[in-house]
Amino acid sequence: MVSVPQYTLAQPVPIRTDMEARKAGNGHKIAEDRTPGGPAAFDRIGPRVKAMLQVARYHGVELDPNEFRATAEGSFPTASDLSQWAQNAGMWSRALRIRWSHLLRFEHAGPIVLLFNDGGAGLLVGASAEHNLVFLKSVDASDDADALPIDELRLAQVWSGEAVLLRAARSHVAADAPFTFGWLIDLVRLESRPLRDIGIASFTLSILTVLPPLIVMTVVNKVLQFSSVSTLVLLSAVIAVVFVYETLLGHARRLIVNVVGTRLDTKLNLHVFGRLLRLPLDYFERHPAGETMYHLAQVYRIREFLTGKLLSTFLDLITLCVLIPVIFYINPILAWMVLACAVVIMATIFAFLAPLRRHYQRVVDAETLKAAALGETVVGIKTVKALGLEPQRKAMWDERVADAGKARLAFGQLANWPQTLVTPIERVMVLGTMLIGAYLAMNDRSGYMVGSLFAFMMIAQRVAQPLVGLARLVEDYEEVSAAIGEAASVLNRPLESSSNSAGLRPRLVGEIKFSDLTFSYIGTKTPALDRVSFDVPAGTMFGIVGRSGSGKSTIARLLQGINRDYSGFLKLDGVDLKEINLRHLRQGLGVVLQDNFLFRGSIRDNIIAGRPGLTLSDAMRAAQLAGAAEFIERMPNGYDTYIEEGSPNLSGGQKQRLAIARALIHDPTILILDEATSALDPESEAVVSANLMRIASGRTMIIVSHRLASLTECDQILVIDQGKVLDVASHPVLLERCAVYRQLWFQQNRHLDGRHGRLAAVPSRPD
Ligand SMILES: Nc1ncnc2c1ncn2[C@@H]1O[C@H](COP(=O)(O)OP(=O)(O)OP(=O)(O)O)[C@@H](O)[C@H]1O
Repeated sequence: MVSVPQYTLAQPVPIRTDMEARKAGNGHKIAEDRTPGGPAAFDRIGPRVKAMLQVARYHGVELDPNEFRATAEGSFPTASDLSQWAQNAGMWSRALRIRWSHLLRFEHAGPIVLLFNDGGAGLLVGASAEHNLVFLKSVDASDDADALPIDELRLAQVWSGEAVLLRAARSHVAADAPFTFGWLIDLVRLESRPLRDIGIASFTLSILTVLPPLIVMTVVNKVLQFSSVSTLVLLSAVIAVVFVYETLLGHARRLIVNVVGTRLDTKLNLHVFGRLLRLPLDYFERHPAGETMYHLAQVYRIREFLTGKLLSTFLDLITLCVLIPVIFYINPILAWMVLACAVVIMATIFAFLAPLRRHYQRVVDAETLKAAALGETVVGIKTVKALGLEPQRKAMWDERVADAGKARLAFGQLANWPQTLVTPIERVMVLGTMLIGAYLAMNDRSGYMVGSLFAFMMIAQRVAQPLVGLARLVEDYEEVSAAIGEAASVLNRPLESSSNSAGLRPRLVGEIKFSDLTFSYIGTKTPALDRVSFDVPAGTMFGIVGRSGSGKSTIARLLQGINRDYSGFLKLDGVDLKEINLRHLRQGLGVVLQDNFLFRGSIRDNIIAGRPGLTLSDAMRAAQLAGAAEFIERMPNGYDTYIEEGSPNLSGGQKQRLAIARALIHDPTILILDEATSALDPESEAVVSANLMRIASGRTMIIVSHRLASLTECDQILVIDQGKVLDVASHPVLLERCAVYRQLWFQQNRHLDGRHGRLAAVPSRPD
């Protein structure tokens, strides 16, 4: 990609930026080149995003244009938006303003993105300080095209210094690595610079901590014994300075700890949500939402441990490193006593670790069941109310709460024991040393022992705390490792694809081929699809029909790449579906299910669904096609009408038409309607069916339905039973030769005349 011409005396050439090129007509070519059904947003966002994609690819990272979010809609992406996008994808990136002299230093560096004043962009792929030239490539240039030599004057006409640097992150915590304590420590280690600052501040604070006791010792031993006022004044001045330093350093340390805590929190949140979105649908089908949410909530306890207990113990250890030598210096006998008490405290806590772990696991299990019951009740509240199941749900909840309460009580009672046993030892550590110190002072002839005892007592307090804290840390770690286990039970599931960037991104046309495909769901013995083979030519309408449980939806699932562990082949335009990048595949697909979830927000937002580069006019076009425009326009606020989560303010038919508009807005190459019209009232079905031909034009349509009347216009209809293909042909042919199809047809259309006429809702196909 970085092919700088070898001729060093290259003549600078004028620059025509991408935007100018577009205006001059190249833009048409790009628009025509757009992969049908592919990421429409790619071209709409323009050259700046393209430039970023190319530089990222140079560094081996595939950025996803759909994850790009510009701050201001309609304006050009800014350098900081672009840089943020790359950072979110785990790359190192900086948005900067660069001077020409600085550009000349990028002689051998990788390509960088220059943002032109007109919204375009170019790639700087080399520089020659000797000839005062830089080498630029257009974002639309082919990989083997030579870069153009440009001088300062020409560049200044189109560029005012904005650039984005990016490269693969050096110490990037792998997004795919398992979620373990080691992974968390790696995450903390990424904050090495602020941690180092905190360490230095803590070390200095520890030294400052030692000073007041030593000063007290000097006051008692020297000032009081010899009435030295000058020493007292000097010591007062030292104490004042120490206090100021202590206050300032303490303030700075708390600030940095806060920053590190917030950064870790942010990174954890991003990671957890990113992983959650990449879990396969299978996982969500097998685990109640409440359970998943409870497990993930544990991440916040882990964060608190990392930035609270762990960090403060780490800081205390620094303090200990300073204080322990000092107490040994002041009095070794008393120092040994302190250490001996600390060892006994640790041994006591360690003795309880194993039983505590067992009890805590019971708490976790009981809480998980409780959370699952709560989640299930909230999600299924309509059914609970409709069937009057409140008493049963309440009884179940009571039981779960009681179980969780019992487990917590047992854990709390056991956890009380180490606390009870440790408290007297802690007291011995402080008061016992004082008594023994007093005894030693009485027998001391030098007269210095009193001052030393004061100093020792002051420091011993500070030593005892971190030593006990260190032992408690182990106890807390047990709880946190259980929390890590819970979060890991969700986050460490096999992800949908090993990486977002993996896989091919072929141009999708819409030809589908199943060959000898067999697939069984995990935990089932009989295959859901058994040696299924059929072809769907691009741009045709393909119906799938069969009894309940025959495998219709499974075919739709496999097409979406939800399950990939089948045998045989499933090919899209001749490319094995397993090899296709999942996100690319799904961008080429539109799917409408029987029950579609609409998010909280305006109708327009729901149709656009956050896809970048799409506007109200795109939403209107999709709504028109889906037959939704007419009812949206009748609503009080039109496209700005607000829908609540789950869309209670819309009828089933309206919801469904919105879902079709949402699936159509990015102009998918393949549209899958999986029982999309089955639950509609005849009027709504008629509206959708009336638009079906328009919707189908230029794309492959897969219509799964148990209502044969909605499939009669399909080019081919697949009849499936118990996972096996019975026949594939058009409606009239199937009526003639497929007994199961004929039987289904007559069952459903007894009211029609003997000529099996078409239902009014289904329009005739234009010849
Ligand atoms: N997630 C799943 N886990 C296990 N088995 C499943 C799962 N989904 C479907 N099955 C089983 O696979 C078989 C085919 O199911 P599929 O949903 O494809 O049938 P269908 O023809 O779409 O049925 P319906 O018309 O009732 O929706 C059924 O026996 C079903 O029990």
